[in-house]
Amino acid sequence: MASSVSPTPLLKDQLDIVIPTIRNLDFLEMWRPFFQPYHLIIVQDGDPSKKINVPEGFDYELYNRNDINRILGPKASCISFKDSACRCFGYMVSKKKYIYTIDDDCFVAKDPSGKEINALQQHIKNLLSPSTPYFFNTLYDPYAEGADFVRGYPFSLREGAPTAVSHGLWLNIPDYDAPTQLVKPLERNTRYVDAVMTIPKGTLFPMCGMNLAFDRELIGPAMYFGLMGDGQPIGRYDDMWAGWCTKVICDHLGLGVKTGLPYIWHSKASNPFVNLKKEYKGIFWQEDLIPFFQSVSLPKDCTSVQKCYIELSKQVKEKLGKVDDYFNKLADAMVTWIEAWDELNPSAAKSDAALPNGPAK
Ligand SMILES: O=c1ccn([C@@H]2O[C@H](COP(=O)(O)OP(=O)(O)O[C@H]3OC[C@H](O)[C@H](O)[C@H]3O)[C@@H](O)[C@H]2O)c(=O)[nH]1
Ligand SMILES: [Mn+2]
Repeated sequence: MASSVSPTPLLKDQLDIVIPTIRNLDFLEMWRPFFQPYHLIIVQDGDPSKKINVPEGFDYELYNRNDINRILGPKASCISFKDSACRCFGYMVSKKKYIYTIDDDCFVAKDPSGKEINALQQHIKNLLSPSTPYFFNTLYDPYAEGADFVRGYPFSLREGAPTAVSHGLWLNIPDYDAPTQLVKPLERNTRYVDAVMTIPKGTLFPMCGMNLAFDRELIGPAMYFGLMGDGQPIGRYDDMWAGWCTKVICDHLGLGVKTGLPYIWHSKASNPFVNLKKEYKGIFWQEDLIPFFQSVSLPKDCTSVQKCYIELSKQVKEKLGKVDDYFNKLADAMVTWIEAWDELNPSAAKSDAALPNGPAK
C-alpha cells in the first residue's frame, strides 16, 4: 500500500537552494514565504566586480568567479563562465543532502484553484517518496494522495526505487529551443497537468535546470552542467548534458527520476536569436549524443556515482571525441569535476552507492 498522507517535512537544515544569477534577486520577495527558512547558495556569473543585492532576511552564501577560481584553483576550468551552467558549482560546495535549483526569472505559479504553489514542498514530497522506473503505473504517482498502484501492477515492484531527481515544469514561458521559440514567439504554456511521473528505466529525457531538485547524496556528482558559455562552441545544453548523464547513471544504480509537478511561473523569454547561436551545434550534435547515451552500458563494478561518471567520461572520449574535439575537452572536464567534487567532499568520496543495481533479477 502506498504511504498514507503525512505532512511534508521542511528539511530546512537538509536542503540548499542554488541560484545562478547575472541579475538582481528581487524575485526572492515572491518566494519569501517558501524559501526564507532555507540556506541559499548564490552563484554570481559574469563580472565579479558587479554587486548583487540579496533581499534582507535570507541566509545565503554568494560565490562569484573570483571565489570559484580561489576555491578550485586550476580545477575551476571545469566550471562554465557566462552561462547558467555555473550553477553546478553551488551543488559542489553545498554540504546538504538535497539541492533545489531555480532561475531568477522564475516566480510562484498558481494551480487551477488559484492557490499559490509551494514548488519546494512538492519537490521534497517527490524526493521523499519512491519512484517506479521498472513498471509504468497508469495512475501515475502511486504514492500521491488519492492514488495507488493499479490492478496488474506487480507486487514485487511496489516498494519502488529511491528517488534521486525531481524535475519540475513551467507555466507561461515554456523551455523551448530557439527554433521553436522563433516559430512560436507568442506561445505560452497554460496547461496545468496535475501529475508526477517516473521516467521509465532506459528512457532519456530533456532535463531543464530552471525548476529542479535532487538528492545530492544519491546523485550529486553526476549533476555536472558541462562546459558551456564563454570560450565554448555550445550553450543551453548544460542541463541537457547533466540530465542524460544523470539518467543513465540512475538507471544503472537503481535510482528514480520523476517529472511533472511542481510548476513555477517562468517570466522571461530569452532572446531566440542569441539562443539559436548558443544551441545550433547542440541541435546538430544531439542526433549523435542521444544514440550514444541510449547505448551506454556501465560495468557492474561501477558501484558509486563517481565511478560511473569516470567510466562515462572514458566512453564520451572514445565515442564522441570523433564527433567533435569539444567532447574530448568535455570528457577531461568531467574528470576534473569529479576530482574537484571529491576534494570538496572528502567523506562522500569514499562511499559506494548503498543501493542494489536495480530490482532483484
Ligand atoms: O550567462 C548567464 C545567463 C544567465 N544566467 C542565469 O541563469 C538563469 C537562466 O537564465 P535566463 O532565464 O536568461 O535563460 P533561459 O533561456 O530562460 O534559461 C533556460 O535555458 C538555459 C538554461 O538551460 C537554463 O537552465 C534554463 O532555465 C538565470 O537565473 C540567469 O540569471 C547566468 O547565470 N549566466
Ligand atoms: Mn529564464
